[in-house]
Amino acid sequence: MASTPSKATACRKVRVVAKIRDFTGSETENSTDSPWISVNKPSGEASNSVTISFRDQPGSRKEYYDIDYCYEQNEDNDLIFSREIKPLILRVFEGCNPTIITCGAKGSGKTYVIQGSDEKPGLATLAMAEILSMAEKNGKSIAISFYEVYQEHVHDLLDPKQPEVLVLEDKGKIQYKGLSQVTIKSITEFHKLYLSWCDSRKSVQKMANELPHKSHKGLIVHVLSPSENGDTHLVGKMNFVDLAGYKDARRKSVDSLNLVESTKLNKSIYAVYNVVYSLNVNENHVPYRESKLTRMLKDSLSGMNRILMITCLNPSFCQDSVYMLSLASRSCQGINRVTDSTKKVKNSTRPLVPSSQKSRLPGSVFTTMKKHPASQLHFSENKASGMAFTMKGRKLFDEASHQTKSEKGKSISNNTNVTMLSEVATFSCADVVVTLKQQEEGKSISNHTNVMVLSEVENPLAVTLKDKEPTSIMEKNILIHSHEAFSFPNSSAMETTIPNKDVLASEIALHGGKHHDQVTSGVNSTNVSSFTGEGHSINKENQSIMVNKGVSPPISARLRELSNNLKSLCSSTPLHKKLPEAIDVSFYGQVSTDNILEPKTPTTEQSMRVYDRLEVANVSSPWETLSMRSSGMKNSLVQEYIKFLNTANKEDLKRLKGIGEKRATYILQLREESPEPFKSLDDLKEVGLSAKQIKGIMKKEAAELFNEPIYHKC
Ligand SMILES: Nc1ncnc2c1ncn2[C@@H]1O[C@H](COP(=O)(O)OP(=O)(O)OP(=O)(O)O)[C@@H](O)[C@H]1O
Repeated sequence: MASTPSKATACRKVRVVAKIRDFTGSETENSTDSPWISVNKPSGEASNSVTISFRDQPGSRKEYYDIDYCYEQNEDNDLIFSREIKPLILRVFEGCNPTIITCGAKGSGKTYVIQGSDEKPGLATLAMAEILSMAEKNGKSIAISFYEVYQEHVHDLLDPKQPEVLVLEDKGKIQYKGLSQVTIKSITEFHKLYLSWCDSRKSVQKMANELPHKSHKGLIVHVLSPSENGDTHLVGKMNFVDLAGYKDARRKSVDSLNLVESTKLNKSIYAVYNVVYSLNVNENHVPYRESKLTRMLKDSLSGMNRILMITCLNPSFCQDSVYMLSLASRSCQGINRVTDSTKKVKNSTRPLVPSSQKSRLPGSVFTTMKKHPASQLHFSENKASGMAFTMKGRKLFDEASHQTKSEKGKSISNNTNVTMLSEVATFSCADVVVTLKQQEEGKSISNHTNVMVLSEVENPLAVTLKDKEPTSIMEKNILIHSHEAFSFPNSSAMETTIPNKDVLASEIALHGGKHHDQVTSGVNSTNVSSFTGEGHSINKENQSIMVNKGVSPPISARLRELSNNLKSLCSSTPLHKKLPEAIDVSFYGQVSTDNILEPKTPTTEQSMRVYDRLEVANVSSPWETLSMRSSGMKNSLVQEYIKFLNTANKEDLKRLKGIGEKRATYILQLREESPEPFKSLDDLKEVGLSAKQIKGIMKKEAAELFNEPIYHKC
């Protein structure tokens, strides 16, 4: 008998298994080679933990990963169903909401596992048949919903013409506003519906000339019980989630996805792993709010509900599969693993989580692990193996951990150490760590380096001049702003300051890959020093904003403050800086910018830089200047508003238009769950505000600005 979950794994919320896809018709196994993937099952099919390894690749080291079980090529969906899914179906009728998630690299067989093919039914079809038969016996009815999450927006796949589905939360209960449910009476009906959905989707895409896009797809099977009043109530539901295929965003896209799109997608995949990890280690805070999908599934992932995570693996070499398995293995480390510790310790080669993270998790867990941080894979990939990498922060599966420290320490020279910048551009993030290490070892990165890299400061981009120690985070930022400078080789007069890390990253990306060596130095040091001075005056003003942070001033006051700052910038910043004329996004594909390009809610200081960025743009007429400044103002207003929602107390929240007692209470509840629940205005939909209402509120807030005098600072 196979892999009955052990006591240890049974206590863990998420069971993590893998499935190695069979070869398809066009693929053939090279019989002379040993298989790419090897699975070590110490107790055969009854193993409670298996070790998966991949055949050595040139330039990389052999890696081993422990997970709960692995289904091999000859083990098909029927077997997975009977061992893994059937026991979960019983729970649905007892009121639980189990979730089955398939994840893996592109083309690893995720859809095949969930949906199956014409010849071989997938897990969803097999489960439907079982659920229907149980429902019939128990006098229950079944309804299904199909949805897709595309770029953080949920769409109803049974009725694609419907507007976006809203995910609302009411006292921990998740509600989907606008998601249809269709009653299913037989498996044939389910099949028909599914096939007609596939066809209609294809034809809609064809008609709209749409390229097929990558999204997460979900099926919810609702088990309903008739109520006395003739209505039905939900007994339990089973979720099937087919995650979009993971693809390292650094590799040049061969499909229709652009970098930003695939970055967003990967982020949402990491969000799932982060949740799984937190659940397995029993963390107090589970980051459901990191992505729409995890937010959507919150009531199915939390509580006593069980989750099955199936990592699908390509049978032949695929770096993304290795990475996916490494994440799966890491998310597998529940505290209950401690009971299996003796075996693990014996096999252990190095700890899963580097020592810097030990304080986060129960200490004993670390002595039991035998897994390898995914980052190491990337070191291998980037020919920088053998260097341990210290993860910081809460999230294991953040881009930061995958892509490492590129943003954590950048050496920026007053004399423009473009040598270093081009290194950043050439190397993947992991290699940047090597660069930093070189620096630690005393190697000079640039002849002109008069800058100290602070890799462990509060702000990842904080750098400072050697001879000048900044006194606050704010000041560090201003200094970066003031001193980051380099020029662009392909256009004349392309000197620019880099207003924020996004821009810096973009420029690095722009000159990344094969173009890196064209990046040359050349900065007008006069400009740099004059900017430094401005930085300090801006800083003083910003600090006053920071001081107010704790007491939650009304938004209008903070906006006035911001407006004054912007005004002072407008009047003092010269308009001679230029950005490259065109940013060719096709270059982006060469360099990892996953972590960098993802839009983030700027802080006040970032808002300043957003505005500052406008200053350096190539403006040709007063009208353009005005409209750019206006949009800068608009951006700042939005960011301030979001910041206000994330920090203000109840009374202040209620001073905002559109926010009454109920919404203010709800906002505070959301903030208890996550420190910064609002990342964009879109998130306001969570508190029941429509896009139109949000727009109206912002208009009113902006109008208020002009009803009050602007205070000038000396
Ligand atoms: N166990 C299997 N046996 C035979 N063929 C399989 C098996 N699993 C998957 N395939 C085939 O491999 C191909 C890729 O599978 P599938 O579409 O399920 O991958 P995917 O991971 O969902 O891909 P994507 O990331 O693009 O969504 C398909 O042609 C599918 O029919």
